[in-house]
Amino acid sequence: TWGYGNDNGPATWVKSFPVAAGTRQSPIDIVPTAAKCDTKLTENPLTVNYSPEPAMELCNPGLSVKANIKSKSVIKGGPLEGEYKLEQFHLHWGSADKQGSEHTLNGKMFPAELHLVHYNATKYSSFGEAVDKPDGLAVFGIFLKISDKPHQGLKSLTDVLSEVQYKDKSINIKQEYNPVCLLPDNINKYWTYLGSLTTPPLCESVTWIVFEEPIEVSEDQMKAFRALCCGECGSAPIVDNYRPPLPLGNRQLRASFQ
Ligand SMILES: NS(=O)(=O)c1cccc(NC(=O)NCCCCO)c1
Ligand SMILES: [Zn+2]
Repeated sequence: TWGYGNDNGPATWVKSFPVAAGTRQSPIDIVPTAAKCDTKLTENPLTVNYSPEPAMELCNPGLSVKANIKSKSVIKGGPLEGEYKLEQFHLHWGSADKQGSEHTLNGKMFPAELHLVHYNATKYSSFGEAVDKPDGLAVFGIFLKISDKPHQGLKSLTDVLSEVQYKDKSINIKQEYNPVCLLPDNINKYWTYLGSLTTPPLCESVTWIVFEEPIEVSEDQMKAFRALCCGECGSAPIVDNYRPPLPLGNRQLRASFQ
């Protein structure tokens, strides 16, 4: 099956998933000077209405760590038509701080990138129905950068990652958790473009919203992600689970700010 190694990594995915060679693939390199500032985005601000998740499920599907959301947490506005419901969030990270993010900023990689995955609940009845529709999904991309202070919102997760160290392990976070704590302070500054899932099946169904402001995490929190395993005890660590950027091609990258 697909992965991030030499024999099954991003360069091989096109064999089983021909859309990998498509015209709206993700991630991309974000070049702010090439983005078009679109006043329609500022006139119709992005609004986030997340709710606390009681007993949030955190799992290790083998190639990342993922939190599944049951509560009604929704977003709308900005580039979106209709209401999109939060389905899950997960991350991509590197084996070292110099790499790990999927989107890059003027060619620069961040140590990690957080994805909050929403589906178009106005038009579709489930994530599964929405996942392969051109207006099916909206994903928030949030860059992580290193600071000497841990990220308090992520701390509830990084403190228990050892309990989902191995593939197919899952736990429930006891304390109720509101994913709004993961967002940067300023969500009015973002870039948006039409793209895809960054992992197989690579469906071209994502309206990407990548925030300019990173969230700050500690080196210890990065080490906790890097201690997660791809399989059972003794298997390789989950690291470098990122797809490198694809060409923007004919797409317009829009900015919500000057
Ligand atoms: N990385 S991402 O583009 O945000 C994204 C969002 C939602 C789903 C996916 N990919 C998948 O669900 N792939 C199915 C198999 C995943 C195995 O862990 C990727
Ligand atoms: Zn992702």
